[in-house]
Amino acid sequence: MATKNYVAELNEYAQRNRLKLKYEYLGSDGPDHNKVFSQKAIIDGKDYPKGVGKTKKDAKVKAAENALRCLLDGKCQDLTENAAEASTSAETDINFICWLNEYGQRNRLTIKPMETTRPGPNNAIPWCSFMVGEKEYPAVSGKTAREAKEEAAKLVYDIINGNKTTDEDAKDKNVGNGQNEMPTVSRFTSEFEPLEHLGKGAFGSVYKVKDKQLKIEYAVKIGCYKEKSLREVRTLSDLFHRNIVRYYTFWMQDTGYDESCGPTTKFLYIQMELCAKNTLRDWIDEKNKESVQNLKRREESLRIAQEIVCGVEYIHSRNHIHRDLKPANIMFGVEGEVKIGDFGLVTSDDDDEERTVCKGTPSYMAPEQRKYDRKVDMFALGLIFFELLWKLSTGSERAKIWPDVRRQRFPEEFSVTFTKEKQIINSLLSEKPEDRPDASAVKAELEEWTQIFNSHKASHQENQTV
Ligand SMILES: Nc1ncnc2c1ncn2[C@@H]1O[C@H](COP(=O)(O)OP(=O)(O)OP(=O)(O)O)[C@@H](O)[C@H]1O
Repeated sequence: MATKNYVAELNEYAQRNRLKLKYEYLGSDGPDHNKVFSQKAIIDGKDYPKGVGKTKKDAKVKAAENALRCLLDGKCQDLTENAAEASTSAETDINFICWLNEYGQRNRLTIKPMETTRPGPNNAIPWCSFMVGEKEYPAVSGKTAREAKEEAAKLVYDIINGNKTTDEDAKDKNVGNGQNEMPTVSRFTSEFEPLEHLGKGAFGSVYKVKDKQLKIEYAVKIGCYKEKSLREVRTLSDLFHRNIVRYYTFWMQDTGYDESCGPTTKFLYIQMELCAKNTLRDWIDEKNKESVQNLKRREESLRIAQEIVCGVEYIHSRNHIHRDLKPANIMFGVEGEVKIGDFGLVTSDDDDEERTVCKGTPSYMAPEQRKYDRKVDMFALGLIFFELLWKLSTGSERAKIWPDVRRQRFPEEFSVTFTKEKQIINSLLSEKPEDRPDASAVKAELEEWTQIFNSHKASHQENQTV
Protein backbone atom coordinates (compact mmCIF):
# COMPACT_ATOMS: atom_id res chain seq x y z
CA MET A 1 0.00 0.00 0.00
CA ALA A 2 1.43 3.31 -1.03
CA THR A 3 1.80 5.75 1.83
CA LYS A 4 0.83 9.31 1.30
CA ASN A 5 3.84 11.55 0.76
CA TYR A 6 3.39 13.71 3.85
CA VAL A 7 6.95 15.03 3.66
CA ALA A 8 6.41 16.48 0.19
CA GLU A 9 2.98 17.77 1.20
CA LEU A 10 4.39 19.56 4.24
CA ASN A 11 7.20 21.00 2.11
CA GLU A 12 4.68 22.42 -0.33
CA TYR A 13 2.58 23.78 2.50
CA ALA A 14 5.63 25.52 3.99
CA GLN A 15 6.69 26.95 0.64
CA ARG A 16 3.19 28.21 -0.18
CA ASN A 17 2.93 29.96 3.17
CA ARG A 18 6.58 31.08 3.25
CA LEU A 19 7.26 29.18 6.45
CA LYS A 20 10.68 27.91 7.48
CA LEU A 21 10.52 24.15 7.85
CA LYS A 22 13.12 21.90 9.33
CA TYR A 23 13.23 18.47 10.94
CA GLU A 24 15.01 17.54 14.09
CA TYR A 25 16.19 14.03 14.80
CA LEU A 26 15.37 13.16 18.42
CA GLY A 27 17.23 9.90 18.75
CA SER A 28 16.44 6.21 18.80
CA ASP A 29 15.20 3.89 21.45
CA GLY A 30 14.93 0.19 22.15
CA PRO A 31 17.19 -2.80 21.66
CA ASP A 32 19.05 -3.15 18.37
CA HIS A 33 16.60 -5.70 16.96
CA ASN A 34 13.59 -3.54 17.77
CA LYS A 35 14.72 0.08 17.51
CA VAL A 36 12.37 3.00 17.01
CA PHE A 37 13.44 6.41 15.82
CA SER A 38 11.93 9.82 16.56
CA GLN A 39 11.90 13.05 14.59
CA LYS A 40 9.88 16.20 14.80
CA ALA A 41 9.05 19.00 12.41
CA ILE A 42 9.83 22.57 13.44
CA ILE A 43 7.98 25.22 11.49
CA ASP A 44 8.93 28.84 11.93
CA GLY A 45 10.53 27.91 15.25
CA LYS A 46 7.45 26.06 16.56
CA ASP A 47 7.78 22.39 17.48
CA TYR A 48 5.17 19.89 16.23
CA PRO A 49 4.40 16.51 17.82
CA LYS A 50 7.13 14.02 17.27
CA GLY A 51 6.82 11.16 14.81
CA VAL A 52 8.03 7.71 15.72
CA GLY A 53 8.93 4.99 13.23
CA LYS A 54 10.98 1.90 12.57
CA THR A 55 13.45 3.88 10.45
CA LYS A 56 14.55 7.50 10.50
CA LYS A 57 12.63 7.97 7.27
CA ASP A 58 9.42 6.53 8.75
CA ALA A 59 9.81 8.84 11.75
CA LYS A 60 10.17 11.82 9.43
CA VAL A 61 7.06 10.86 7.45
CA LYS A 62 5.13 10.48 10.70
CA ALA A 63 6.45 13.83 11.98
CA ALA A 64 5.32 15.48 8.73
CA GLU A 65 1.90 13.82 9.05
CA ASN A 66 1.54 15.02 12.65
CA ALA A 67 2.48 18.58 11.68
CA LEU A 68 -0.03 18.54 8.80
CA ARG A 69 -2.77 17.31 11.13
CA CYS A 70 -2.03 20.19 13.47
CA LEU A 71 -1.89 22.75 10.69
CA LEU A 72 -4.77 21.58 8.49
CA ASP A 73 -7.13 19.63 10.73
CA GLY A 74 -6.51 21.40 14.06
CA LYS A 75 -5.83 17.98 15.64
CA CYS A 76 -2.71 19.09 17.42
CA GLN A 77 -4.43 19.05 20.78
CA ASP A 78 -5.47 15.42 20.29
CA LEU A 79 -1.97 14.40 19.38
CA THR A 80 -0.40 16.12 22.35
CA GLU A 81 -3.13 14.87 24.68
CA ASN A 82 -2.65 11.34 23.40
CA ALA A 83 1.04 11.66 24.01
CA ALA A 84 0.47 13.04 27.51
CA GLU A 85 -2.05 10.30 28.27
CA ALA A 86 0.30 7.65 27.07
CA SER A 87 3.05 8.98 29.24
CA THR A 88 0.97 9.23 32.43
CA SER A 89 -0.83 5.93 31.94
CA ALA A 90 2.38 3.99 31.75
CA GLU A 91 5.28 5.71 33.32
CA THR A 92 7.43 2.66 32.73
CA ASP A 93 6.96 3.25 29.02
CA ILE A 94 8.63 6.64 29.20
CA ASN A 95 11.82 6.75 27.34
CA PHE A 96 13.68 8.92 29.84
CA ILE A 97 16.55 9.62 27.47
CA CYS A 98 14.15 10.91 24.79
CA TRP A 99 12.25 12.83 27.43
CA LEU A 100 15.46 14.46 28.59
CA ASN A 101 16.48 15.36 25.04
CA GLU A 102 13.10 16.95 24.47
CA TYR A 103 13.35 18.76 27.80
CA GLY A 104 16.69 20.17 26.66
CA GLN A 105 15.25 21.30 23.35
CA ARG A 106 12.24 22.93 24.98
CA ASN A 107 14.37 24.79 27.47
CA ARG A 108 17.31 25.43 25.17
CA LEU A 109 19.68 23.50 27.39
CA THR A 110 22.41 21.20 26.16
CA ILE A 111 22.04 17.65 27.39
CA LYS A 112 25.28 15.73 27.70
CA PRO A 113 25.56 12.19 28.95
CA MET A 114 28.89 11.56 30.63
CA GLU A 115 29.59 7.88 30.39
CA THR A 116 32.44 6.31 32.19
CA THR A 117 33.45 3.13 33.98
CA ARG A 118 34.73 2.73 37.50
CA PRO A 119 36.61 -0.24 38.77
CA GLY A 120 34.39 -2.76 40.58
CA PRO A 121 35.40 -5.78 42.65
CA ASN A 122 35.57 -8.07 39.60
CA ASN A 123 35.33 -5.88 36.56
CA ALA A 124 34.71 -2.30 35.39
CA ILE A 125 31.21 -0.96 36.12
CA PRO A 126 29.48 1.42 33.71
CA TRP A 127 28.41 4.76 35.18
CA CYS A 128 26.58 7.67 33.66
CA SER A 129 25.59 11.16 34.74
CA PHE A 130 23.92 13.93 32.76
CA MET A 131 24.92 17.55 32.36
CA VAL A 132 21.76 19.58 31.77
CA GLY A 133 22.97 23.01 30.73
CA GLU A 134 25.51 23.97 33.38
CA LYS A 135 24.10 21.64 36.03
CA GLU A 136 25.48 18.20 36.61
CA TYR A 137 23.11 15.56 37.99
CA PRO A 138 24.34 12.65 40.11
CA ALA A 139 25.99 9.69 38.45
CA VAL A 140 24.29 6.30 38.40
CA SER A 141 25.75 2.91 37.65
CA GLY A 142 24.15 0.00 35.85
CA LYS A 143 24.85 -3.53 34.69
CA THR A 144 25.35 -2.22 31.18
CA ALA A 145 26.27 1.21 29.79
CA ARG A 146 22.73 1.46 28.38
CA GLU A 147 21.16 0.73 31.75
CA ALA A 148 23.39 3.27 33.49
CA LYS A 149 22.38 5.89 30.92
CA GLU A 150 18.67 5.14 31.22
CA GLU A 151 18.83 5.21 35.01
CA ALA A 152 20.77 8.48 34.99
CA ALA A 153 18.13 10.02 32.67
CA LYS A 154 15.36 8.71 34.95
CA LEU A 155 17.04 10.28 37.94
CA VAL A 156 17.15 13.65 36.17
CA TYR A 157 13.46 13.19 35.27
CA ASP A 158 12.58 12.44 38.92
CA ILE A 159 14.56 15.39 40.26
CA ILE A 160 13.18 17.85 37.70
CA ASN A 161 9.62 16.67 38.32
CA GLY A 162 10.04 16.90 42.09
CA ASN A 163 9.77 13.13 42.66
CA LYS A 164 13.17 13.23 44.30
CA THR A 165 15.20 16.04 45.75
CA THR A 166 18.69 16.83 44.65
CA ASP A 167 19.84 16.46 48.25
CA GLU A 168 18.78 12.88 48.61
CA ASP A 169 20.43 12.13 45.31
CA ALA A 170 23.46 14.29 45.77
CA LYS A 171 25.62 11.19 46.09
CA ASP A 172 26.32 9.07 43.06
CA LYS A 173 24.14 5.97 43.01
CA ASN A 174 24.79 2.37 42.17
CA VAL A 175 21.98 0.59 40.38
CA GLY A 176 21.53 -3.12 39.88
CA ASN A 177 24.83 -4.25 41.35
CA GLY A 178 24.07 -4.11 45.05
CA GLN A 179 26.91 -1.80 45.99
CA ASN A 180 26.27 1.46 47.73
CA GLU A 181 29.76 2.66 48.38
CA MET A 182 32.33 2.84 45.65
CA PRO A 183 35.95 3.58 46.39
CA THR A 184 37.04 6.68 44.51
CA VAL A 185 39.78 5.19 42.38
CA SER A 186 41.23 7.37 39.68
CA ARG A 187 40.48 5.88 36.29
CA PHE A 188 43.57 7.59 34.98
CA THR A 189 45.98 5.86 37.34
CA SER A 190 44.12 2.56 37.47
CA GLU A 191 43.98 2.16 33.68
CA PHE A 192 47.13 3.93 32.57
CA GLU A 193 50.74 4.12 33.49
CA PRO A 194 51.84 7.75 33.11
CA LEU A 195 55.16 7.79 31.23
CA GLU A 196 55.97 11.42 30.51
CA HIS A 197 54.64 14.93 30.83
CA LEU A 198 54.46 16.09 27.21
CA GLY A 199 53.58 19.70 27.75
CA LYS A 200 51.13 22.21 29.08
CA GLY A 201 48.64 24.35 27.17
CA ALA A 202 45.93 26.81 28.09
CA PHE A 203 43.51 23.98 28.96
CA GLY A 204 45.82 21.79 30.99
CA SER A 205 48.58 19.22 30.70
CA VAL A 206 49.19 16.43 28.24
CA TYR A 207 50.75 13.13 29.34
CA LYS A 208 52.19 10.22 27.42
CA VAL A 209 50.64 7.12 29.00
CA LYS A 210 50.50 3.38 28.47
CA ASP A 211 47.24 1.45 28.73
CA LYS A 212 48.04 -1.16 31.37
CA GLN A 213 45.99 -3.90 29.72
CA LEU A 214 46.42 -3.18 26.03
CA LYS A 215 50.06 -2.10 26.38
CA ILE A 216 49.38 0.67 23.87
CA GLU A 217 50.63 4.21 24.29
CA TYR A 218 48.29 7.18 24.14
CA ALA A 219 48.26 10.88 24.95
CA VAL A 220 45.88 12.00 27.70
CA LYS A 221 45.03 15.66 28.06
CA ILE A 222 43.88 16.65 31.55
CA GLY A 223 42.28 19.95 32.43
CA CYS A 224 39.62 21.54 34.59
CA TYR A 225 36.15 20.83 33.29
CA LYS A 226 34.35 23.82 31.80
CA GLU A 227 31.39 23.88 29.48
CA LYS A 228 33.74 25.17 26.79
CA SER A 229 36.34 22.44 27.24
CA LEU A 230 33.80 19.94 26.01
CA ARG A 231 33.88 21.76 22.67
CA GLU A 232 37.20 20.12 21.85
CA VAL A 233 35.87 16.69 22.81
CA ARG A 234 32.68 17.15 20.84
CA THR A 235 34.58 18.18 17.73
CA LEU A 236 37.26 15.54 17.98
CA SER A 237 34.68 12.80 18.37
CA ASP A 238 33.13 13.99 15.11
CA LEU A 239 36.40 13.87 13.18
CA PHE A 240 38.08 10.82 11.78
CA HIS A 241 40.85 11.60 9.31
CA ARG A 242 44.47 10.62 8.73
CA ASN A 243 45.61 14.22 9.20
CA ILE A 244 43.73 14.91 12.41
CA VAL A 245 44.73 13.72 15.87
CA ARG A 246 42.56 10.70 16.60
CA TYR A 247 40.31 10.92 19.62
CA TYR A 248 39.39 7.81 21.64
CA THR A 249 37.33 8.78 24.65
CA PHE A 250 36.90 11.20 27.49
CA TRP A 251 35.78 10.99 31.10
CA MET A 252 35.38 13.18 34.13
CA GLN A 253 36.92 12.68 37.53
CA ASP A 254 36.83 14.49 40.82
CA THR A 255 40.57 14.26 41.03
CA GLY A 256 43.29 15.57 38.77
CA TYR A 257 46.80 14.31 38.25
CA ASP A 258 49.51 16.72 39.37
CA GLU A 259 46.96 19.46 38.73
CA SER A 260 44.47 21.45 40.71
CA CYS A 261 41.20 23.12 39.76
CA GLY A 262 38.75 25.06 41.88
CA PRO A 263 37.36 23.05 44.84
CA THR A 264 34.06 22.29 43.14
CA THR A 265 35.37 21.76 39.63
CA LYS A 266 35.74 18.37 38.02
CA PHE A 267 38.59 17.27 35.82
CA LEU A 268 38.16 16.40 32.19
CA TYR A 269 40.39 13.68 30.71
CA ILE A 270 40.71 13.31 26.94
CA GLN A 271 42.36 10.18 25.60
CA MET A 272 43.95 10.71 22.19
CA GLU A 273 46.32 9.19 19.70
CA LEU A 274 49.93 9.74 20.73
CA CYS A 275 51.84 11.89 18.26
CA ALA A 276 55.56 12.48 17.91
CA LYS A 277 57.04 14.83 20.46
CA ASN A 278 58.27 17.33 17.89
CA THR A 279 55.63 19.58 16.43
CA LEU A 280 55.75 21.40 13.11
CA ARG A 281 57.15 24.37 15.09
CA ASP A 282 60.18 22.23 15.96
CA TRP A 283 60.46 21.02 12.34
CA ILE A 284 60.56 24.61 11.06
CA ASP A 285 63.06 25.68 13.74
CA GLU A 286 65.34 22.77 12.80
CA LYS A 287 65.16 23.64 9.11
CA ASN A 288 65.94 27.25 9.88
CA LYS A 289 69.22 26.16 11.45
CA GLU A 290 70.41 24.65 8.16
CA SER A 291 72.86 26.84 6.33
CA VAL A 292 71.09 27.15 2.96
CA GLN A 293 67.62 26.97 1.49
CA ASN A 294 67.55 23.59 -0.22
CA LEU A 295 65.46 21.56 -2.58
CA LYS A 296 64.70 18.94 0.05
CA ARG A 297 63.05 21.51 2.31
CA ARG A 298 60.87 22.66 -0.57
CA GLU A 299 59.86 19.10 -1.40
CA GLU A 300 59.01 18.26 2.21
CA SER A 301 57.20 21.56 2.67
CA LEU A 302 54.97 20.79 -0.30
CA ARG A 303 54.10 17.40 1.18
CA ILE A 304 53.38 18.87 4.61
CA ALA A 305 51.32 21.75 3.19
CA GLN A 306 49.26 19.25 1.18
CA GLU A 307 48.54 17.15 4.23
CA ILE A 308 47.57 20.17 6.33
CA VAL A 309 45.19 21.31 3.63
CA CYS A 310 43.68 17.81 3.42
CA GLY A 311 42.99 17.96 7.17
CA VAL A 312 41.54 21.46 6.91
CA GLU A 313 39.38 20.48 3.95
CA TYR A 314 37.94 17.67 6.07
CA ILE A 315 37.41 19.90 9.14
CA HIS A 316 35.54 22.40 6.96
CA SER A 317 33.54 19.64 5.30
CA ARG A 318 32.28 18.70 8.79
CA ASN A 319 31.27 22.35 9.30
CA HIS A 320 33.92 23.19 11.86
CA ILE A 321 36.45 26.01 11.89
CA HIS A 322 39.72 25.31 13.71
CA ARG A 323 40.58 28.98 14.40
CA ASP A 324 43.99 28.31 15.89
CA LEU A 325 46.04 26.73 13.13
CA LYS A 326 49.72 27.31 13.79
CA PRO A 327 52.86 25.17 13.61
CA ALA A 328 52.76 24.43 17.37
CA ASN A 329 49.33 22.83 16.95
CA ILE A 330 50.41 20.62 14.07
CA MET A 331 51.99 17.33 15.02
CA PHE A 332 53.22 14.20 13.26
CA GLY A 333 52.05 10.60 13.43
CA VAL A 334 54.12 7.42 13.46
CA GLU A 335 54.63 7.49 9.70
CA GLY A 336 55.56 11.18 9.73
CA GLU A 337 52.09 12.12 8.52
CA VAL A 338 50.68 15.49 9.56
CA LYS A 339 48.23 15.51 12.49
CA ILE A 340 46.27 18.66 13.22
CA GLY A 341 45.56 18.97 16.95
CA ASP A 342 44.41 21.37 19.67
CA PHE A 343 40.77 21.93 18.85
CA GLY A 344 40.28 24.09 21.95
CA LEU A 345 39.10 27.08 19.90
CA VAL A 346 37.13 25.16 17.34
CA THR A 347 33.70 26.47 16.49
CA SER A 348 30.83 25.42 14.35
CA ASP A 349 30.42 27.09 10.99
CA ASP A 350 26.88 28.18 11.83
CA ASP A 351 27.49 29.42 15.37
CA ASP A 352 27.25 33.17 14.71
CA GLU A 353 27.39 34.26 18.31
CA GLU A 354 30.53 32.28 18.99
CA ARG A 355 32.22 33.44 15.80
CA THR A 356 31.87 37.15 16.54
CA VAL A 357 34.14 36.81 19.56
CA CYS A 358 37.78 37.59 18.91
CA LYS A 359 39.84 34.42 19.36
CA GLY A 360 43.06 32.90 18.11
CA THR A 361 46.80 33.39 18.33
CA PRO A 362 47.53 37.06 17.38
CA SER A 363 50.34 36.56 14.86
CA TYR A 364 48.35 33.98 12.87
CA MET A 365 45.03 35.79 13.17
CA ALA A 366 43.23 37.02 10.06
CA PRO A 367 42.37 40.77 9.85
CA GLU A 368 38.60 40.23 9.86
CA GLN A 369 38.73 37.97 12.93
CA ARG A 370 35.82 39.86 14.52
CA LYS A 371 33.29 38.53 12.05
CA TYR A 372 34.76 35.55 10.37
CA ASP A 373 34.13 32.23 8.81
CA ARG A 374 36.12 29.21 7.76
CA LYS A 375 38.39 31.43 5.64
CA VAL A 376 40.33 32.40 8.80
CA ASP A 377 41.86 28.95 8.62
CA MET A 378 42.91 29.63 5.02
CA PHE A 379 44.72 32.80 6.09
CA ALA A 380 46.65 30.89 8.76
CA LEU A 381 47.43 28.24 6.17
CA GLY A 382 49.02 30.88 3.93
CA LEU A 383 51.32 31.99 6.75
CA ILE A 384 52.23 28.43 7.69
CA PHE A 385 53.03 27.58 4.07
CA PHE A 386 55.33 30.62 3.86
CA GLU A 387 57.10 29.66 7.07
CA LEU A 388 57.54 26.08 5.87
CA LEU A 389 59.42 27.23 2.79
CA TRP A 390 61.33 30.30 3.85
CA LYS A 391 64.32 30.28 6.15
CA LEU A 392 63.95 32.84 8.91
CA SER A 393 67.22 32.60 10.78
CA THR A 394 66.60 34.87 13.73
CA GLY A 395 63.74 36.20 15.79
CA SER A 396 64.46 39.74 14.66
CA GLU A 397 64.42 38.73 11.00
CA ARG A 398 61.06 37.10 11.59
CA ALA A 399 59.71 40.15 13.43
CA LYS A 400 60.74 42.34 10.48
CA ILE A 401 59.39 40.17 7.66
CA TRP A 402 56.20 38.85 9.30
CA PRO A 403 54.03 42.01 9.18
CA ASP A 404 54.94 42.43 5.50
CA VAL A 405 54.08 38.83 4.65
CA ARG A 406 50.72 39.24 6.36
CA ARG A 407 50.12 42.12 3.92
CA GLN A 408 51.16 40.01 0.91
CA ARG A 409 54.61 41.59 0.64
CA PHE A 410 57.26 38.91 0.26
CA PRO A 411 61.06 39.02 0.24
CA GLU A 412 62.19 39.47 -3.36
CA GLU A 413 64.22 36.28 -3.40
CA PHE A 414 61.23 34.35 -2.15
CA SER A 415 59.06 35.61 -5.03
CA VAL A 416 61.75 34.64 -7.56
CA THR A 417 62.53 31.21 -6.13
CA PHE A 418 59.02 30.11 -5.22
CA THR A 419 56.94 31.59 -8.04
CA LYS A 420 54.09 29.09 -7.89
CA GLU A 421 54.04 28.75 -4.10
CA LYS A 422 54.05 32.54 -3.79
CA GLN A 423 50.99 32.73 -6.02
CA ILE A 424 49.12 30.24 -3.80
CA ILE A 425 50.24 31.92 -0.56
CA ASN A 426 49.35 35.34 -1.95
CA SER A 427 45.78 34.22 -2.63
CA LEU A 428 45.50 32.66 0.84
CA LEU A 429 46.58 35.93 2.45
CA SER A 430 43.99 38.04 0.58
CA GLU A 431 42.65 40.64 2.95
CA LYS A 432 39.05 39.94 2.02
CA PRO A 433 38.09 36.43 3.17
CA GLU A 434 35.91 35.94 0.10
CA ASP A 435 39.00 36.35 -2.11
CA ARG A 436 40.78 33.48 -0.36
CA PRO A 437 40.43 30.08 -2.05
CA ASP A 438 38.81 27.28 -0.11
CA ALA A 439 40.71 24.23 1.06
CA SER A 440 39.62 22.01 -1.85
CA ALA A 441 40.89 24.51 -4.42
CA VAL A 442 44.25 24.86 -2.64
CA LYS A 443 44.53 21.10 -2.34
CA ALA A 444 44.01 20.70 -6.11
CA GLU A 445 46.55 23.45 -6.90
CA LEU A 446 49.13 21.98 -4.59
CA GLU A 447 48.67 18.50 -6.02
CA GLU A 448 49.11 19.78 -9.55
CA TRP A 449 52.16 21.83 -8.62
CA THR A 450 53.77 18.97 -6.69
CA GLN A 451 53.49 16.75 -9.77
CA ILE A 452 55.13 19.37 -11.98
CA PHE A 453 57.79 20.03 -9.35
CA ASN A 454 58.59 16.33 -8.95
CA SER A 455 58.84 15.72 -12.69
CA HIS A 456 61.19 18.75 -13.02
CA LYS A 457 63.25 17.38 -10.19
CA ALA A 458 63.40 13.92 -11.77
CA SER A 459 64.51 15.23 -15.15
CA HIS A 460 67.06 17.49 -13.43
CA GLN A 461 68.50 14.49 -11.57
CA GLU A 462 68.57 12.42 -14.79
CA ASN A 463 70.52 15.16 -16.61
CA GLN A 464 73.00 15.23 -13.78
CA THR A 465 73.66 11.49 -13.88
CA VAL A 466 74.08 11.32 -17.71
N1 LIG B 1 48.09 13.84 20.97
C1 LIG B 1 49.27 14.31 21.37
N2 LIG B 1 50.40 13.58 21.25
C2 LIG B 1 51.60 14.08 21.66
N3 LIG B 1 51.78 15.30 22.16
C3 LIG B 1 50.69 16.08 22.31
C4 LIG B 1 49.38 15.64 21.93
N4 LIG B 1 48.50 16.64 22.18
C5 LIG B 1 49.21 17.65 22.70
N5 LIG B 1 50.53 17.33 22.77
C6 LIG B 1 51.61 18.19 23.27
O1 LIG B 1 51.26 18.65 24.56
C7 LIG B 1 51.54 20.01 24.70
C8 LIG B 1 50.31 20.75 25.19
O2 LIG B 1 49.34 20.64 24.19
P1 LIG B 1 47.96 21.43 24.22
O3 LIG B 1 47.20 21.06 23.00
O4 LIG B 1 47.30 21.25 25.52
O5 LIG B 1 48.37 22.90 24.28
P2 LIG B 1 49.12 23.91 23.35
O6 LIG B 1 48.76 23.66 21.91
O7 LIG B 1 50.57 23.87 23.67
O8 LIG B 1 48.56 25.25 23.89
P3 LIG B 1 47.12 25.94 23.78
O9 LIG B 1 46.07 24.90 24.08
O10 LIG B 1 47.23 26.94 24.82
O11 LIG B 1 47.06 26.45 22.37
C9 LIG B 1 52.07 20.50 23.38
O12 LIG B 1 53.47 20.59 23.46
C10 LIG B 1 51.69 19.43 22.40
O13 LIG B 1 52.65 19.27 21.40
